[in-house]
Amino acid sequence: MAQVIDGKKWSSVSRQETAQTVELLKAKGVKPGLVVILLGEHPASMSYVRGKDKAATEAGIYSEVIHLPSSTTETALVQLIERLNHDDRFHGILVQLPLPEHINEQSVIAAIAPHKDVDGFHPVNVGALALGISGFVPCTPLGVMKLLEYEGIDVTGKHAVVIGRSNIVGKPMAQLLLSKSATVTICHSKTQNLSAFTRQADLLVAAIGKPCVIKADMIKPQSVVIDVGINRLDGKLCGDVDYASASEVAQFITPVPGGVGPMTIAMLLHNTVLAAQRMAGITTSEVLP
Ligand SMILES: NC(=O)C1=CN([C@@H]2O[C@H](COP(=O)(O)OP(=O)(O)OC[C@H]3O[C@@H](n4cnc5c(N)ncnc54)[C@H](OP(=O)(O)O)[C@@H]3O)[C@@H](O)[C@H]2O)C=CC1
Ligand SMILES: Nc1nc(=O)c2c([nH]1)NC[C@@H]1CN(c3ccc(C(=O)N[C@@H](CCC(=O)O)C(=O)O)cc3)C=[N+]21
Ligand SMILES: [Mg+2]
Repeated sequence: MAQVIDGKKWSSVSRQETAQTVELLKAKGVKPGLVVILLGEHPASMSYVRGKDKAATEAGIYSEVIHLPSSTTETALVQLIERLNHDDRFHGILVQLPLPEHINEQSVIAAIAPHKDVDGFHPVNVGALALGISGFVPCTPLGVMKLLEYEGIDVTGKHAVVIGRSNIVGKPMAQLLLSKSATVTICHSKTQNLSAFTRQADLLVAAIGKPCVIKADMIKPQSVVIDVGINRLDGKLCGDVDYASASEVAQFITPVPGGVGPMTIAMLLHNTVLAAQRMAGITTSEVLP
């Protein structure tokens, strides 16, 4: 039986660390602030945004949600972001994705000041990650790296197979694993003979968005399986991995829910506090006890 990586537990550890940093920043007169912009009434997005708002407040972060109609124009949204770029209450700005069809996501992301882009989606931060210089790293792949670190899993020299090449999960995930000296393979919907790759994976990261496509016979025995997928199947949440059978083969596995998802939120809070620290010109050593 695989060891279950408890994302809920580790996210609470991480959020407590963040809350401590918030206290130290407040003692220096800095109150970290996050603003989340949500367009429309998509139930899942509304639920994620509520979760982010609640977690930020619990960590002592000043949090606001700006909820706008889905008919909001791209121009109005960009103008709002430009105003928030100059609003000192907010160190982090997050625009909940996906955006309505009539809005160009890349134009909106590009409007966010890179030093407030706590999602790490702005081209400046994407470039920083590619170059291996300091910036903001996207929360979901950062959360996966944090889980591996907490569990003491070293990826050096290991074959990591990432399934998915999106800008928000797959691509940055592959870059982070490469930066930790894993040998990285990226698979996607056009990959031929997917299981030939997955069966070689010492670390498998599934970020596909299709329920239960990764079966036990696609997994290398004693490997680490990270399931990023969040799918709704007859009203229930499930990942991209067939958890019941996969957990018979793997050495470590993340559940859905309770795996990567909670870490994404913890990393958003981490990035927000990091943004506040950087804006105040406070170095980590001044903040950490
Ligand atoms: N836990 C968390 O915090 C988060 C979870 N998610 C979840 O992670 C999943 C992925 O999200 P995201 O990256 O945004 O999704 P995208 O839809 O943007 O990307 C999915 C990727 O999977 C690939 N793919 C699709 N079908 C297959 C297949 N049958 N075999 C191999 N590859 C395939 C696609 O290939 P191609 O490029 O060729 O189309 C694409 O690269 C979703 O379930 C999402 O809800 C997302 C963000 C955060
Ligand atoms: N600008 C932007 N940044 C994002 O980071 C972003 C986004 N847009 N759009 C949507 C995706 C998805 N995402 C999740 C965050 C937390 C959970 C999470 O906490 N999941 C819980 C379950 C939550 C539930 O019950 O629905 C879990 O897996 O245990 C899931 C998914 C962030 N995203
Ligand atoms: Mg769009």
